[in-house]
Amino acid sequence: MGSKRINLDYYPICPKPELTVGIGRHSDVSTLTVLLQDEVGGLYVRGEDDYWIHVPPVDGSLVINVGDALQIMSNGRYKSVEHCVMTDGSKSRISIPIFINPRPSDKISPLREVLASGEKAVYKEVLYSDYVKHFFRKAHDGKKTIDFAKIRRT
Ligand SMILES: O=C(O)CCC(=O)C(=O)O
Ligand SMILES: [Fe+2]
Repeated sequence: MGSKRINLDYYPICPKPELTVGIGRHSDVSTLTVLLQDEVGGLYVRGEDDYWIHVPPVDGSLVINVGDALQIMSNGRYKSVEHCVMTDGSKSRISIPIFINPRPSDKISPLREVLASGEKAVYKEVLYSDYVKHFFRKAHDGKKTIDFAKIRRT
């Protein structure tokens, strides 16, 4: 759990929110994300079956999202959450996510303790900085980033 990154996200008032998104569908590359929202709202998380849930902005609360690194390290027991942000036609919004990450030089893979019962690894070992580079190399694409670490069995 070696590195942290803080974003300051500002979403200005959008005259036609139906034509765009604030942030496209993605999962975070972190282990956990701790997110402070303001009172405006706009964050949606994806439930089962393509169902999008609006995360209500509760004053003073923190939203905790599971990220891809934790999904890899837990061999899929914890699933990173796909999310996106919609803009608002009448109010601007600010959010402050703190991403709690492995160190760039860490190699991450399913933890030995998780595989101790004989469970097969679903993910291979990846250098965390390579994983992050892969994420930023492309446009947001839902949960596809994690395929980078998947073991393909033929
Ligand atoms: O603004 C939000 O509520 C979420 C921001 C986000 O998903 C991100 O910065 O990765
Ligand atoms: Fe995010």
